[in-house]
Amino acid sequence: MNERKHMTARTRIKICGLTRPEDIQAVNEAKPDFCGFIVEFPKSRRNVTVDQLRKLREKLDENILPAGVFVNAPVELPAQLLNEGTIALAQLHGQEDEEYITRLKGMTDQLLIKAFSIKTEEDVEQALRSGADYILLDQGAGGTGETFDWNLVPSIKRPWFLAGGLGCDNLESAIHLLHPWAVDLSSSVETDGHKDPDKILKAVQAVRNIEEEI
Ligand SMILES: O=C(O)c1ccccc1N[C@@H]1O[C@H](COP(=O)(O)O)[C@@H](O)[C@H]1O
Repeated sequence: MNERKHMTARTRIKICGLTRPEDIQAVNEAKPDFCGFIVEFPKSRRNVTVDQLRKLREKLDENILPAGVFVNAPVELPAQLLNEGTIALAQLHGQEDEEYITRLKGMTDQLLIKAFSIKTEEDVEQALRSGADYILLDQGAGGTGETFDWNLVPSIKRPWFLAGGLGCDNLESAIHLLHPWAVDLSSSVETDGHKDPDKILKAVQAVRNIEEEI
């Protein structure tokens, strides 16, 4: 009998924009693969200072990898937080160029994610050329709660994060259509501007229940 073997992969999930001890408790219960902190970027309502980040991180479950999200920060800031082990990954969400990435890579062995705002095919092509370990495709400047035009996304052969307006209502279609290596959520798991433990749990469980055929 000619039996077709099906291989499945598990899509990873990151919950971003944690600011309070109760947010840490919520992710420790839901157990996403990654969580994220917006570091020293006061323009975001999800901003945390370095001191706040260090305190929050102390209570984080060791199986959840913490990412620091930076917007055009001095390169020394992510380098320091990566090398002291406060964060496991640095997500660069501003206009950091290849020179910045090369400099940061020279200062640390830890993993880098470069985020790109996707408006055109050229934006995707630029993202695919990135020297970062992971690329992240997002709608805009970050944390907008809005999706971008998914028709712009080709088949991507490197590990990548999909972000921008993802939530329980569109996670399954996004994963089946685009096959991201990981999904990244912030706005949809909030209520009244704060992280909502029930929404976080539902989103993580939704992703865990989606089996991706490879
Ligand atoms: O969330 C923010 O405030 C933020 C600020 C600056 C840079 C990035 C930011 N968040 C990133 O945005 C996406 C999630 O967006 P959404 O709210 O789910 O649409 C994610 O990559 C966050 O790291």
